[in-house]
Amino acid sequence: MGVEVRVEGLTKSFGRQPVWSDVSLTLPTGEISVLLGPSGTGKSVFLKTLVGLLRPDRGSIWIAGHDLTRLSERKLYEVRRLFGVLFQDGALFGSMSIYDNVAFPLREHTRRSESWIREVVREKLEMVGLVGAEEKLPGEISGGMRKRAGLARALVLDPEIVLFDEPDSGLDPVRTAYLNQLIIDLNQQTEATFLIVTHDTNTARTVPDNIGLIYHGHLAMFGPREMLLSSTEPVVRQFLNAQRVGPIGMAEEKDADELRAEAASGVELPPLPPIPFQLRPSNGMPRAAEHPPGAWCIANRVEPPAGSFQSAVFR
Ligand SMILES: Nc1ncnc2c1ncn2[C@@H]1O[C@H](COP(=O)(O)OP(=O)(O)OP(=O)(O)O)[C@@H](O)[C@H]1O
Repeated sequence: MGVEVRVEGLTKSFGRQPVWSDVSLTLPTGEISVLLGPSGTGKSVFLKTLVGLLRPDRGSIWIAGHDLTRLSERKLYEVRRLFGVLFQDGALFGSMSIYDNVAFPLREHTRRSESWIREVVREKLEMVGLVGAEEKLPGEISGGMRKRAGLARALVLDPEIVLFDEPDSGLDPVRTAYLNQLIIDLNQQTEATFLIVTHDTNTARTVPDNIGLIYHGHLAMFGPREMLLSSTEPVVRQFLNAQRVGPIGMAEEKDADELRAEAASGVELPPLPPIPFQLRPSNGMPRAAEHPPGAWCIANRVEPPAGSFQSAVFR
């Protein structure tokens, strides 16, 4: 059914190298959130910290009444069962068939019979459209199929929270579009809480209910998709619109001189593009966590960019 994840004042460093500090956000129950940020800003570290694979220096992660950062290893192992994680490369075992890869968490974490396991594996492979590929090895299927197999494995224990680390990396735009639709459909079916790390601004603009942006060691902003897509905050605007103009430079951030030179040269960020419709489930039924288009803008008296919510193309 999905659970809320509440992060408070989370700070992480490796030795003397700070990654991010004082990150606070709430992933609402059953909603899809996307986390963006320039390369190396610690998005994967954030996912690993959420799932308890890395310990933060400070702060709390509240899930179902537990602060994950304070749990013993044994209790943490139990709470980790709430999570399904799709790692960047699918993280499949190369010498195991797709069937055995997907069955692996069930064999590890449950004492169920092989016939019960067969039912569940088949159901999850059906969900991701991989029936028929059971006997193949990961090396014998395409990158997109490997992602879907990784997704089936992430879902096999019926997680309440699903974390996706760059699900679209290495996929062509058409496969990315299919994967995005699959994510929306799976969210509708499972009602789990989803967090997706991605670099794909199209994914960020069309898939989530909420967007967050990590920049320069902090969470620059986190909130409803429409809030971020209508934001005039330079860093948010630059990132979501994939521009060179703005505070983000080639190597992390521009210094004051570069920003002054940019301002003096008269180059400006283009106007905000229209906010597209959010992707809808392919069966035409709404998701439980869905918000009507424009609802946040109306409730907050924010004028969305011209042309927003107008075209039904690509829905
Ligand atoms: N186990 C670790 N030990 C030491 N440093 C680490 C470790 N894991 C990550 N880092 C460092 O933390 C920083 C953030 O890494 P991370 O992979 O989370 O970035 P990212 O935002 O996910 O990047 P990308 O978008 O390129 O995937 C990097 O400087 C990385 O070298």
